[in-house]
This record gives sequence, structure tokens and C-alpha cells, in this order.
Amino acid sequence: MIFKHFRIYKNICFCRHSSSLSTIFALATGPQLRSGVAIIRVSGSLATQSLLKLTRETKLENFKPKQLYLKKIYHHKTNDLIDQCMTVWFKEPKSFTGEDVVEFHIHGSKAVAGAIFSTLSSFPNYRLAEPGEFSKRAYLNGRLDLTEAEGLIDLINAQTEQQRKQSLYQMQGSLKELYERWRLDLVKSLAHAEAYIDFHEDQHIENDILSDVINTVKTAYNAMSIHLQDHRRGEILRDGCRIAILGAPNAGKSSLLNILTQKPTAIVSPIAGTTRDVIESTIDLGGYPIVICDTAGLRITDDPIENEGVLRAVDRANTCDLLIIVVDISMLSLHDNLNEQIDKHLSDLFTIKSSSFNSLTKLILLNKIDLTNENIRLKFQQLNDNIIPISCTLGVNIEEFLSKLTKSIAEKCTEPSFTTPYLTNERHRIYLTRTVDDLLMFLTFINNNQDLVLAVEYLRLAIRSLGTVTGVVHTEELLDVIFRDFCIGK
Ligand SMILES: Nc1nc2c(ncn2[C@@H]2O[C@H](COP(=O)(O)OP(=O)(O)OP(=O)(O)O)[C@@H](O)[C@H]2O)c(=O)[nH]1
Ligand SMILES: [K+]
Ligand SMILES: [Mg+2]
Repeated sequence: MIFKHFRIYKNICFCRHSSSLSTIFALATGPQLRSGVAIIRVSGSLATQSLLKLTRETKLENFKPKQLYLKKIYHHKTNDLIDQCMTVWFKEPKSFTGEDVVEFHIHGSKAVAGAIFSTLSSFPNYRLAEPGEFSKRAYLNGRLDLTEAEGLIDLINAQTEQQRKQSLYQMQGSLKELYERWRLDLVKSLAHAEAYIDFHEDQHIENDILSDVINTVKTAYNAMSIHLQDHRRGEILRDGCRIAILGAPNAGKSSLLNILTQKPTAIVSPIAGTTRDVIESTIDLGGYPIVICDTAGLRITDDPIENEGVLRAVDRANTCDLLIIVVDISMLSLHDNLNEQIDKHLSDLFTIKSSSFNSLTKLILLNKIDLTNENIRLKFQQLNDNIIPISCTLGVNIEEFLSKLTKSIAEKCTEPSFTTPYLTNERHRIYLTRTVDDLLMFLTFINNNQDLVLAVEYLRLAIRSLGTVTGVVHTEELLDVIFRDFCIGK
């Protein structure tokens, strides 16, 4: 249970941490010990006691904040020398958590960390930190808003260059700035609308005050609606672009997966129907994260296990952002139009489980061109732009395929930018959608000359939902959901 002081103003609650909270400590450098250096971080109103007691210094003045000091540190109870290490303290509020923070940059061994943990645990009001507790305190003390905290965890989890950029910008406040700007505009409008309700009959209040309110709400409504029509760009980059490899049995889907993962991830064999389960791998393509999966060849079959594989393939394809369809070129005839034949092949494939992937971007690979002769290769110039002839076995045209794939993925993801950030997770989408819905209700009520007091209630709800994205408004449950994904020590 965390104790907070609340100051309630309308629907907006501000909170500050109570100084009666425990002082917490944890390894900030992750659980992997046996490293050159590991950092133990201590945060709380009693944090500086650990600095004095472990170093056996008597005065805090001997340590200037934010400066490193090489010190011998001792076990508080046994007086044993534990380690010689760098120490530093950050005076509140100028620390990560906004509280007093002390760090011990120890030799990264289990024994050293264990001895320090044992001595810290013996201090009154000290305890081990829970996952995300340092960040949660930083949020509660106003050092981070919720989108910045989420940016921080995403940065820690970032696997690729573009994910790093997006999460870094978010951690630095790209989304917070955008949402706070909208929120403050709406808060101002709410105050004006309330003043209008209270005073327009008996006092001089400018008549255009209400039309200004309506214009501000309309502008915010439009901007937020556009922001929501983002084709999930930020989310795709955060979670990885999901791609399914589809095609008839033996087209070469597993061979392609193995090329992309650069190892024998899936079994390749001349037996049609080899792959049954969905085989998923994650890769980094040009800085973009991809979750790619190989699937069972699509065909009508009496084998119940293979049939289950086909169902799974279609299911997976339905939740993907992009499809790669592999076609064995030897299925096509040299004499007819290649594009038409491929279209026909695809529509035959997709009728197998009456699946339609019309809205999904597709890259089509004509595989096994090593088996074809010169004449058919001459016809490759006629191929539509999203059709690429390749040979998995000989590695022909793979570079061209990869560059087209990267281009398609870049179009699906955001090119991270601080000034035009995209929302990055479902939580943002849920609350922003509520905001937009309530703004629309406000505008509809006003347009229909309905009760202004009721209309303003919707404006208030909209502000509340928007405040939930950044955390100006929060519930304990919301914080638990956000911070439980953090690691211990962050
Ligand atoms: N000549 C030639 N053979 C290929 C090429 N690509 C794959 N093959 C062969 O085609 C056969 C089927 O390849 P797989 O990768 O297992 O095909 P698949 O689409 O995964 O097959 P299922 O899982 O059974 O649906 C294997 O014998 C591969 O060696 C290619 O570019 N050229
Ligand atoms: K096969
Ligand atoms: Mg296969």
C-alpha cells in the first residue's frame, strides 16, 4: 500500500509521495551477476544513512551530490570489509525517483551484492524494491509522466535501432508534450464554459466565449482523430511487424524462413505438407523488428493434423501486418500472362479456407527460378511491382526481396520523430478513443442546442480520459498494470 497526499481539484488529482515510505534498494544492473561492475541503488528518505554507515563516514557533507567517491565499504553488523567501490548520491528532488538516491558501484559478484543486501536489510525501514518501484516513485513524484515511464521500459526492452529511437523520444516526452498541450487547451475551455454557464445571464461576459470553446474543442477533436488514424504505426514498431509466409505445399516457405533467420529454423523437405505448426522467429531488418512465421502449405487435405495446420496458418495470417506469399514458378505456364496466372493461383489458395486477406499488403515471391529456362525469365519484366522472382536454393534475387520487404515494413511503421510521435500502445488508444468519443458528444449536444450543463459534463469526461493517458489522473490498478512489466531495480 502506498500512501499519498491528494489535492483534489475538480476531476484532477495531484499526488505527492509521503516521506513515510520505506527506503528501497535493488540491483539496478539486472540479475546477471559476475560482471565488472554492478550497481546497487537505494532510494528513499533514509537513503543517505546507507552511504554513511557502509562507508563509516560521519558527515554527509563529506559527499558532494552527483560526485563519485572511491570508498571502502563495511558490513554494518559484522564490521567486515565487503568491497572497495565507487559511491555516489543524488539529493532529492534532483534524482531519478525525486527522493534521496544513493548508488554503490560494486564489483559484480553474487557474494559482494549478497553481503551489501544483508547489511541494507538490517536497517530499519529498508526493504527490497518491487519491480518498477523506482520508476513508480519517479512518476508519483512528478519526475516522469506515464507515457515517459512507458517510453523508459520500452527503451530497456528495445531490440532494434528504430525501436530505440521511438522509445527514447517517448521517454523524453514526445507523447507527453502532445497530450498535455491538448489537455491544457481543453481544461481552459472547460473553465470558460463553466464561467459562461454560471455568469452569462446576469453579468457581462463576452458572447464569443462559447464559440471560442467550441472551436478549441473542434480543433482538438480533429487533431486527435487524425492521431488515432495511424494504422497502428507506433504499435507495430514497438511490438514488431507481424509477417506470415503463406503458400501452397512445397512452394519453399520454410526454405525462405531459413534464409531470413540465417539458420535451419524450420524443416525443409521435398515432402509436401512438412510444416504443420506455425513457426515463429524474430529478426531485425534494417532496424525494424519483425516477427515472422512460417506456416503449413495451404491445401484441402483429409489428414486431420495437416488440416489443423492449415487452419492455424489462416488464423495467423489474419492477425498479421503483412503477408509474404511464396509461389512455385513451375506451377505457371510460360504461354499465358504471368500476372493473371499468379492472381488466379492466389485466389485459389485463399478459397481453401474461404479466407480473404484483401486489405493486407502482400509481397509475392516466384520461387525456384533456377528450374526455369531463359524464355520465362524474359517475361519477368512484365511482373507487377510486388512480385519478385527468386531462388531460395541458389540465393538469387534475395537482396532485392529484402530491400522491398524493408521498404514495405518502413511504410507500416513510423519513422520515429520527436515532433510527430505516434501512440505506441493499446492503453493510449483506449483512453484517446474515449476522449474523442466524449468530445464528439459535447459537440453534438452543443450543435443540437441541448443542455449546456450536460454537454460540459462530456467535456469533463474527455479531459479525464486524456489525463489518464499521461497519468495526471490515475488509479492504483492502472499503475499496477503499467509498472508490473518493469524489471526489479528500475
Ligand atoms: N530448385 C529449387 N528447389 C527449391 C527452392 N526452394 C525450395 N526448394 C525445394 O523445394 C522443396 C520444398 O521446400 P520447403 O521449404 O520445405 O517448402 P514448404 O513450402 O515449406 O513446404 P511445406 O512445409 O511442405 O508446405 C524442398 O525440397 C526444397 O529444397 C528453389 O529455389 N529451387
Ligand atoms: K516441404
Ligand atoms: Mg514448410
